[in-house]
Amino acid sequence: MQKPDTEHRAQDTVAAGHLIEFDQVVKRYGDHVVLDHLDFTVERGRHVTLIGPSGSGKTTILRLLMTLERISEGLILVGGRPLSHMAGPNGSLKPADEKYQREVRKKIGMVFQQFNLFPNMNVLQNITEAPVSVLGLDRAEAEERAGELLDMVGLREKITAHPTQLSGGQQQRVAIARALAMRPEILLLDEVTSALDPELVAGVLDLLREIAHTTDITMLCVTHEMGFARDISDQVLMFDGGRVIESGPPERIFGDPEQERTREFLSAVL
Ligand SMILES: Nc1ncnc2c1ncn2[C@@H]1O[C@H](COP(=O)(O)OP(=O)(O)OP(=O)(O)O)[C@@H](O)[C@H]1O
Repeated sequence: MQKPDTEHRAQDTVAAGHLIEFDQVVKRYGDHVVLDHLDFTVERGRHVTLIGPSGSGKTTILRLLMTLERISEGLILVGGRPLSHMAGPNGSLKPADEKYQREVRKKIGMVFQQFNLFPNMNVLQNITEAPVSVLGLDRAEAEERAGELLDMVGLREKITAHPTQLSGGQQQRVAIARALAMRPEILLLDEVTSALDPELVAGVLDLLREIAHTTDITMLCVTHEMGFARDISDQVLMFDGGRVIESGPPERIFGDPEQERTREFLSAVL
């Protein structure tokens, strides 16, 4: 296996304006190849949606970016810096150092399907915890910012409520506010409405539309809500078999896909 030249790769990535680059990424769980020499790039400020059949590796991609998982081969660059590099005589992969991984995590906010709020903290504490403990923000400043975010997500009156006192939709809005409180460069959204009752889905999607249209955050979004994907995306990536089989602007992917596999998938979900 050839050793990638990470230094030159990183320079190329930055020069091309890519904030995120996956370069020949392989992810295996045992013998199961989930990502198979996957290549794609995301430019700063773009909104990219990942679609594809269940099990095609979409969530794995987000988890790799958060450094919650490690790749088996290849290279992932964020802001031109690799999250891992080849090391040792047999070319095995070594993750970037802990300090750098923490730096990357600070740049990235993630919203999960299951909200994952801290159950023992109220809404305000959920939103201010990381800005204070990770970014070192002054508590008063963090609380002021939390108040603004709660206004944005329409939940100022729930500031002292605990997660169990909120509906799923409200919890997800708090989770979105919590992610934004870190002022991330990149927002990862992993099927954020899948666990919601149908009547709560529209409110959360409207909030995300507003964020997409009014901020310059780079968004990477896994969703089964094709209408939403069409509204917010600059680019849609269709996954199958551990690779991107087709990508393009939403009008083309949804209106006139090139691949038969994309047509089949869309006709099953639309
Ligand atoms: N920790 C793990 N150990 C073993 N296999 C795993 C692990 N995590 C994910 N997988 C497998 O990797 C594959 C890709 O999973 P992933 O969750 O990324 O798919 P997905 O495209 O997001 O699917 P869905 O749309 O259903 O959420 C699946 O076959 C899954 O079973």
